[in-house]
Amino acid sequence: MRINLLGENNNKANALTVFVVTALFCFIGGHLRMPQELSLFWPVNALLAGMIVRFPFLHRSGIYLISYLAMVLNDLVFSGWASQSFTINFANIIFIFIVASLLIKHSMPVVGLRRPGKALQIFPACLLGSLLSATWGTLAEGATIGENFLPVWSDWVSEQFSTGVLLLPFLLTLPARFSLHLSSYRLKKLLPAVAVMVSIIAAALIDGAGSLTFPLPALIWCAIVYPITVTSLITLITGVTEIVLVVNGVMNIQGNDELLAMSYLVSARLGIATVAISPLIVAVSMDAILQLNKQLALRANYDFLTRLLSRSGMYEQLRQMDDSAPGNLHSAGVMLVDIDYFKAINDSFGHDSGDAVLEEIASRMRSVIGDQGMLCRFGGEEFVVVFFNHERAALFQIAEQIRHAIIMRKFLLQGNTVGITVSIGIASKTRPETNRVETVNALISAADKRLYHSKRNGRNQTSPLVETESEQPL
Ligand SMILES: Nc1nc2c(ncn2[C@@H]2O[C@H](COP(=O)(O)OP(=O)(O)OP(=O)(O)O)[C@@H](O)[C@H]2O)c(=O)[nH]1
Repeated sequence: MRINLLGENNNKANALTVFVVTALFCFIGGHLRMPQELSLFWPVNALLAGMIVRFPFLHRSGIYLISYLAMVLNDLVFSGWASQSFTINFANIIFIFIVASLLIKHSMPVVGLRRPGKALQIFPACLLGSLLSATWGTLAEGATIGENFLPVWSDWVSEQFSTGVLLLPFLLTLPARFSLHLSSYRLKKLLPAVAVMVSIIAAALIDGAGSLTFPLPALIWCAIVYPITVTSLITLITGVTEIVLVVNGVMNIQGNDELLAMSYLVSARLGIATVAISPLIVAVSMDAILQLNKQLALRANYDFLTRLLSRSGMYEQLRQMDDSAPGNLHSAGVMLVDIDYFKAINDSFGHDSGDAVLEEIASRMRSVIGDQGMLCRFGGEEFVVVFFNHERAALFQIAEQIRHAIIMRKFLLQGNTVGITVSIGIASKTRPETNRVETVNALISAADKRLYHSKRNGRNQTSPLVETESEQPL
């Protein structure tokens, strides 16, 4: 049996769940309270804000009212606060409302934040939420400006802000169905998490002003290696651990530690070093990602074997030319070059030899064509050369130069000297009316017919579009 704790049209279940969650976490938060001070952690605000962002149908005044009543009730029963609980708890609602409104407004997906860019919006949302909530909370506590306002206010801000920033990324990136495949986490993959633990231990031993930042590089390492949810969880645990260690005096940020007495400067220097190395790690990772992007783009637009333009790369360039200089065409020509009996080369000398032939033919074609035309490996053993504003006779001449460049020097395949030939079909059109992409498409079909003509007539020859059919292809 499946019980739905929350549902878009299930107002009773929603109200009950929000009430129980608020009361439970207020109770927990209350028991983390330090004497005379605010809570060590006050998770309920971030928790409710996270729930509302993930289930935006909870973003309703009724739900905020129920949450507020649960907070007040908890304080009346457990804290012994009377009228103050009505005013102070309004500060919590301010935080929840502001954070939820801002994050929902930025249209985060209901199933969680998958993109880190979205996760970064948590920071300003929590900052604004904690500033406004702290202002109300401090006044509600009876602090007066000019006297004790600033210390109380800064306590509120830091408590709300740190809990929000630590908890929300985890809550909002948690997948709807959570299944962690432990087997896929090999030992090597645990290293970043181990590094975080070691850095926390080092921070607790060394102490001093810099110690809080020690886990930073290890946390960035986690961010590079682990999914965003796991990183958020490790960050949450690290933050909570550090606060607990500081509160209990295990991590002494003033630096006067008896266990391992070190100069405060040592800690500060180490802290500065960890801060300094962190942006560098991010920069190196970003650089690697950019390089990878470039390689992927190149891979799509260029043929890996011959390093010529691929079919998609050719169309991409044609599109760019159409965009930058539309309609500016005097004439267009296409040459289709196909290696003769290439299957026999593969069969006789192996696929590697076939690849070597493709590379060599591409290189010879490149040296004949230079920058006169756009050379592309169209697929298999077929090449396309596109020319703009070339005379028909010039195209035939270039085709014949290509054919001769291939016959002239024989190929050495596995110790055998092999003569290889190509067949060529040409089509051209003066003053085409359509754009380059459409013009080239039509010319390729026409050139293909001429190529078939070359093959049928015995191969190793060039067949241009004859004058009488010259206007047919477009
Ligand atoms: N080595 C190698 N072979 C390829 C590559 N791409 C396609 N081929 C092979 O090229 C051959 C093309 O064969 P066919 O289309 O029958 O053409 P052909 O043998 O050249 O015959 P004709 O074109 O009629 O002269 C096939 O055997 C493909 O496997 C490649 O990248 N490397």
